[in-house]
Amino acid sequence: MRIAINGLGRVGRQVLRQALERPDVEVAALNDLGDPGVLAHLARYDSVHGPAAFQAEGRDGALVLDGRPIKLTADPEPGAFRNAGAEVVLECTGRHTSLAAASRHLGGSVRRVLVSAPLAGNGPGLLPGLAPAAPPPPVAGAGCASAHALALLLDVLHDRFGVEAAMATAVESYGNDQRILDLPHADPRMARAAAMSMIPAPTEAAACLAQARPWTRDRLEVLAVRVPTPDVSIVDLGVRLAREATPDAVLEAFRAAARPGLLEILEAPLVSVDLRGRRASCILDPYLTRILSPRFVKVFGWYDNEAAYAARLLDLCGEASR
Ligand SMILES: NC(=O)c1ccc[n+]([C@@H]2O[C@H](COP(=O)([O-])OP(=O)(O)OC[C@H]3O[C@@H](n4cnc5c(N)ncnc54)[C@H](O)[C@@H]3O)[C@@H](O)[C@H]2O)c1
Repeated sequence: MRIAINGLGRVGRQVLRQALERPDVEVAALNDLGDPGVLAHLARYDSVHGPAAFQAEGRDGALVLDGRPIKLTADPEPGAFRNAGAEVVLECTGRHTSLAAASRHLGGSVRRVLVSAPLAGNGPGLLPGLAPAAPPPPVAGAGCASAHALALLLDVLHDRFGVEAAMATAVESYGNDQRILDLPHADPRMARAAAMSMIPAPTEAAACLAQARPWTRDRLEVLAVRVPTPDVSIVDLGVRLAREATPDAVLEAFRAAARPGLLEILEAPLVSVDLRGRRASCILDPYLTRILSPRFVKVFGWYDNEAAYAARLLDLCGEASR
């Protein structure tokens, strides 16, 4: 699978690092408005994930990784990859999230576009977990990282016990859509210093779930709070079940459904920093599972919102390229 990455930010660089490790993926081209030398430096050195295994240089219209040049352009508009031999574009700028804008990547060799966010206006969306029922659409959103974790938690609970109603809070690490110090932003809470406060934030997780798991429509509400950690998040999910459960039965259901690298069970009472770099989209925390009454359960799932999300993008674009 030949991919191109538009936007070499937190997500785009994780996709790049992981793509270089995967024999099934070839990175054909990159595009970002940043200075090539700075992009190379950030690809090599990462404050959260540490230094990369490769050397990186930006020169002659390329990002040169361990001596191998990958074409690098700085086009603000989608469409730069049509002649680059890429089949799938991973749209990771956070800027071109409408169906119309993302579709402008299509053409030439580009047959599919996967956006690293929910498509604006409830456009087609993919979430990990269930095999896609039909060939994926040419342009799709991959939802948000909290929706990935919630999808995996809800799938297990719904299959085993039935979910009547659910409310979740995603406790999310801060991101580059916030401010380092107070600075104007369309959302007054997102305008506040990201590393100083717990900040209630918008989330489209429930809308993503409603589309990818239609049974959750009108049964799920999700709120989000951004917290002063730079990576790794957790969802807190409270569910009213259709059938009675015990803590052991809940854990057993998750153990039976676990899939390494996608849905895992936390192996020790860890904290968020321990989970940096883990690529499972949901790591159930068995130490936090609670049952108030036989049909009222609470579960928590951890996820590295950068590393796991990037891993799923690569998985989903593999599915998208079939
Ligand atoms: N950071 C996360 O944990 C995370 C997880 C899941 C989804 N997402 C989503 O992924 C998207 C990107 O998030 P991020 O955290 O990587 O953002 P970021 O700000 O770190 O990176 C965005 C990158 O895109 C580049 N860019 C901006 N406009 C561009 C343009 N017109 N053309 C080409 N490049 C352009 C920027 O220079 C920057 O390098 C957002 O929609 C975000 O919601 C982020």
